[in-house]
Amino acid sequence: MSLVPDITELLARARSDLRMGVPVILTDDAGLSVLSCSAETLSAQRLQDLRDLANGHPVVAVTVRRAETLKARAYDGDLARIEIPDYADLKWIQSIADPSDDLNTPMKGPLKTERQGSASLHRIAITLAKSARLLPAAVVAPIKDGAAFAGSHGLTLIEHALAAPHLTERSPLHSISAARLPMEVSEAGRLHVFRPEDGGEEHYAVEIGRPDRDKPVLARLHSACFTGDIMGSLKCDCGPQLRGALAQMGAEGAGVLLYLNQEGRGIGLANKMRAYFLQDQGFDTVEANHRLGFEDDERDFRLGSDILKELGFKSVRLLTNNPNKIAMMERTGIAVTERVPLKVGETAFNRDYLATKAAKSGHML
Ligand SMILES: Nc1nc2c(ncn2[C@@H]2O[C@H](COP(=O)(O)OP(=O)(O)OP(=O)(O)O)[C@@H](O)[C@H]2O)c(=O)[nH]1
Ligand SMILES: [Zn+2]
Repeated sequence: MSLVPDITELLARARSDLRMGVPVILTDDAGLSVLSCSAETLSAQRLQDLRDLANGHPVVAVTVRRAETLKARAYDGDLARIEIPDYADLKWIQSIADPSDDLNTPMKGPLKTERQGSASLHRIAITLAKSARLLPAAVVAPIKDGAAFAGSHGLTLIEHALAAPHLTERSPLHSISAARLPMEVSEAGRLHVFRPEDGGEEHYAVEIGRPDRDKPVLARLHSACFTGDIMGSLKCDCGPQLRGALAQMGAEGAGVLLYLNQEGRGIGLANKMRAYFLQDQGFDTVEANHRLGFEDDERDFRLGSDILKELGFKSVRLLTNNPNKIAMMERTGIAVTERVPLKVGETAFNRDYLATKAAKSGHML
């Protein structure tokens, strides 16, 4: 019945629930059910209620990246299920999830991690937290008959088998609106807005001139950087790269700039500021992401080729220093006929950041 939400709609609802601190129920085909909350947004009252009803002990599920920093054994490969001791309060849970205070309280353990049983629902819990742009840590408690519990408590129910394919695939993007946008670099600008079906972030394409669809177009895949693009931050090179790319397109009279709302390499602005806080303690940009429990780069550049195809482009001259962007374009069917270097905006503040990207993330100098 079409009036009932489908699995993508339920996943979008689950992300909103987690951001507000509302638990969601996850179930699998083997009859397991868990109640999952974001470690970041859980309240003390809900933690208490969750402990009272849990059919077994709750755990904090964290990524293997965070587990490494915490010196917790990860028996589940990409994640660890850390047991919550009876004495632990909400602050304890938050300190497992959030590394801000790691240097003040370096030893949280010894932490015990679970090795028996399946971690597949915990994996979904972490994936959901990441896609909700929260810290990648979930408080997960086993419960009996999750479907009935979700029904009687008005909670969102996510079934593993239905959800799994949607957690790795990106949602189809649709062109919503477009209009002429005269800009400083070119009066012949046009802005297109794309919206994914799953209620996620919108992304934009700025077209300069009327690029020929049958020839390689000068293109830039730009990831949102509020601090660099808007505030003129000196910590990165995003603002100068954005303006440099647009200026080059204006000078050539044609180009397309994709503005992808994947702030902070896909971790969101709140987490990026957590990463900056760690960088002020001496960690580099990659180490900071890892301590938070993220990979160095959580972006999905397939979005870029989806939008280019939607606009009718087949090949690009890509403005970038990032080899992963080139590889992803090629893999997803957009030919990169030329890599156009984009070397602008080095400052005393971002010199180490740029050096780290070259040393650890393969950026071309
Ligand atoms: N997590 C995190 N994100 C950062 C940091 N500094 C900048 N960013 C983000 O990094 C992204 C920069 O993206 P891009 O401009 O596409 O840069 P790139 O991957 O280096 O590739 P090219 O510029 O094409 O060479 C933006 O989303 C910024 O918000 C940081 O220290 N930590
Ligand atoms: Zn930036």
